[in-house]
Formats: sequence, C-alpha cells, structure tokens
Amino acid sequence: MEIHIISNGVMTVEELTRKMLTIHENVDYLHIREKTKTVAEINELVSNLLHHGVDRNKIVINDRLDVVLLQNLINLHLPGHSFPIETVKKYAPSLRVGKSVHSLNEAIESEEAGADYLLFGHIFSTDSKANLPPRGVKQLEEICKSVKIPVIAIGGIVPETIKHITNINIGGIAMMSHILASEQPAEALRTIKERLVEEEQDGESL
Ligand SMILES: Cc1nc(C(=O)O)sc1CCOP(=O)(O)O
Repeated sequence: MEIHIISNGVMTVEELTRKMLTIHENVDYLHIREKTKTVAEINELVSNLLHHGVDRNKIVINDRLDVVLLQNLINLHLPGHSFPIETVKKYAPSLRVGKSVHSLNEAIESEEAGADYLLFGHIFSTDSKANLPPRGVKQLEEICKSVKIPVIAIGGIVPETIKHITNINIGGIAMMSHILASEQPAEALRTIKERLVEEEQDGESL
C-alpha cells in the first residue's frame, strides 16, 4: 500500500523542507502542492529536498510541469484545472502522471486518457475540505472495481478512519493535514503505518 504525503500550502519553504526531511524515508511519495508559492519557491523546495538526499523519484509536483522538467523529476500530479493528461503524455511520455478525480466517470475517463494512478476523495470529513460533504467509502470501492490503475484514497485519513478502507483494493493512502500539520510528523506517520499493519493482520486472520 503506497503512502503519499501532500503538502498543505501553508508552510514556508524552510518549514516544509524540515518536515518533509523527517518523513521522506518512510513514505512512497511527497507531493508538492503549493498553489500560492512562486515557481522560484517551489524550485527552491525541490532543490532543498534533493540536496538533502530525498529520492527524486519520490517527489511529485502538483500542476507545475515546468518544475518537473527543469528539475529532471518523473512525477507530475494533475488537478482538475491543469493540462489534459493526453497532452502531457504526448509531450513527455516518460513522466508518471497522476490525476485527481471526484467521480466514477472522471476516474474512467482519466484512465482512458493515460493516467498512471488516481487520487480520489475526499473520502472522510476533513477540515482540509470544510463544508464539503465527503464522497465516502462506497464510491471509493466502486471506482477501485472499475479501473485497473491504482486508486489512492485521500481526505480525512487518520488512524481512526483507516479501518474503513483497508478491506478495499486501494493502491494507497494520501494524507495532508494529519502528517504535515502535526508537530511530530514522523510519529504521526509511524502510528498510521502501525495501524495499516494491524488492519492487514486482522484481514488475514478473518
Ligand atoms: C488535497 C486534497 N485533495 C482532495 C481531493 O478530494 O482531491 S481531498 C484533499 C485534502 C486532504 O485531506 P486531509 O488533510 O484530511 O489529508
């Protein structure tokens, strides 16, 4: 099960660098999703991470194809308002391209368009999407059954909610606030991983 961490857009480059460095070895992907930062700031953040030894294949850039290309990265994540998947794949076929989706139709269309994985959410209520009703586990399950590419569940994933999604064939989980808003991100991540292992063992013993 992949673990994706999504940056929350509220930290300075220095703070984000520090927090990401405490967790990078224990996650599969670090998404840089910084909608209000300049290209220079995003570029500086990526340079910091690479300089401190973060595996470049773990770094995912949200939306900014320019940063992916100039930093020689391989992972681009496309939000709904970004480039069409087909355009990116045509221009840069070697990139691994993820897409955020919010419905079954969007999931199927994105797979057909060539997405390598999907982020679907938000699954549970979360302050990160306040006042928006969660899409729930049932829709997540439906999407997982309808596409072949990995579906990563996002939104409201905390130790208490994990048990509701571990019996579904998800490709992984993505977390923003639970890890990066924490003063102790490494410990928060450790608890999540312990919970995943517990749920896996419970599933095996059923
Ligand atoms: C960044 C993001 N994207 C979502 C989507 O549904 O595409 S939900 C979300 C917020 C992530 O929530 P949390 O802070 O609870 O991990």
